[in-house]
Amino acid sequence: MSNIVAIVGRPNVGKSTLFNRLIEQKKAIMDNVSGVTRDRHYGYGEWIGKYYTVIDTGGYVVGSEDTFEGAIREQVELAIEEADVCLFVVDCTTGITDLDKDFAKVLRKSKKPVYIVANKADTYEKGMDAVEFYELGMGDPFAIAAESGSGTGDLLDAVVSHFEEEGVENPNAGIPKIAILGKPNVGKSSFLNALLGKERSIVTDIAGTTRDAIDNHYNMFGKDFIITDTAGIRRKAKMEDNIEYYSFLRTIKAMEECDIAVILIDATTIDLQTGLQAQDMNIISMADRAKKGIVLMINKWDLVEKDSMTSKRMEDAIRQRMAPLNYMPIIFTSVKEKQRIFQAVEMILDVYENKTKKIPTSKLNDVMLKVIENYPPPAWKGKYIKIKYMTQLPTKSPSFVMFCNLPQYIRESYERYLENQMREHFDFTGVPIQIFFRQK
Ligand SMILES: Nc1nc2c(ncn2[C@@H]2O[C@H](COP(=O)(O)OP(=O)(O)OP(=O)(O)O)[C@@H](O)[C@H]2O)c(=O)[nH]1
Ligand SMILES: Nc1nc2c(ncn2[C@@H]2O[C@H](COP(=O)(O)OP(=O)(O)OP(=O)(O)O)[C@@H](O)[C@H]2O)c(=O)[nH]1
Repeated sequence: MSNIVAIVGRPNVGKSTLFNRLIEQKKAIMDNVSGVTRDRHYGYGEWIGKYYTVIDTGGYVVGSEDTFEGAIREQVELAIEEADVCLFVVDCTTGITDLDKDFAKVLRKSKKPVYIVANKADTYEKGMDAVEFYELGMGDPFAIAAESGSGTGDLLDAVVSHFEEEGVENPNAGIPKIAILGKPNVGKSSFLNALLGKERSIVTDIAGTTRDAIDNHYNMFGKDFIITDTAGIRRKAKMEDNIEYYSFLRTIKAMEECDIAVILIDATTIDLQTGLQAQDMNIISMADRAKKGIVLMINKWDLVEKDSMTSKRMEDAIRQRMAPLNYMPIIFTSVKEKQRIFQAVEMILDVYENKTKKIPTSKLNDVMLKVIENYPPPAWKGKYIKIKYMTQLPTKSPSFVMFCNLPQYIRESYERYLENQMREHFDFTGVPIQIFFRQK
């Protein structure tokens, strides 16, 4: 079970406006790195302590009033397949259109929850018009105005009622879930197959209940882990026209479900001057924002002409490009020649350890208060800033809260310094960490 909301509907009803409402607008560090564009199609949001991913199908659903039903069906079916809740947006100011009816026809067959969202209900009177959409036969419409946010609270209450709380008991809790990600043709399937080879011992095959993907449950080095199959090979043949859209959905789904994202990059595409390509950077940035553990696996190493310095130079180029995100380990592999595959698995499991470890409060304070004493936060407008103590929060990925007198005056450069110090003293290789400042 993952927490994915898909927004569907005909053009111009307000899907992207709703999308922006539902996602956190906080700027991620990664957005400042050149070559990464904020994707308008997915984002993360939170409502009363539940976290979710939102997909806006907007740009993908080819948009004109004469779109024929088949095209809609394919796009919508894909979204439904990957999502857990669907928001079907319609427009109060226009009422039901033929295209809305086409969408409804497809959506009614969905076994997943679908909510009708009657947007542009800017006034109470307009909201009353929303009753018209009962006619679509999909239950009570939620009258909202995405632009002002009115009505979105009730909608979100309904949406998150389908989502699990963090830490809800499930039989696979505590077992690392690994997603193998990367651009087409980098060797994802080959890596999976290499792991499926003679060394593996499958414990169980757990078939997904609502889709055809199978989570592969392994034991290696005496440790259990699950590899989420994201290769999507099974459906590929069928999806010829839509591979980009489909692989986008799969990546989001896999990302949402995993603990560790193993991102494969084709070594032959790495430039010693410019490092990684934009598409690789986007996947990495997505994993960082989703607070996943990350391992960069530079594959097809056998094809690179190299001397003893090549890997060092390549790693430097990558790290330079990734800065300030340089916490992920990098391994050079050849899946084809079975080079360093098991080291890669060990690395993945180490990152999982780092992601799940809890540092005792006393140890944290012993180390970090000394660090802070040696280099305290610079005063701001003549005000002296004092960090008093800190503790780790019980979250799925490491986050810490530091209590201080004037949290609002802690500058980003100092935050960065603290993060680097944390990483120096405690091993968080491969793991995004967050530090929050609270008043005390
Ligand atoms: N009055 C009013 N207008 C809105 C509201 N929400 C969105 N709009 C307007 O509706 C228009 C379309 O909004 P978008 O969010 O771009 O619609 P979309 O469904 O993503 O459109 P496509 O990208 O074409 O699929 C814009 O001009 C918005 O300003 C609302 O709550 N009230
Ligand atoms: N030389 C070399 N070729 C490799 C290596 N790993 C994979 N390949 C080849 O690269 C091609 C693509 O490999 P796949 O495993 O299908 O790649 P993929 O990432 O799953 O590709 P998509 O399914 O299209 O996303 C195949 O021809 C593989 O044999 C490697 O380490 N070295």
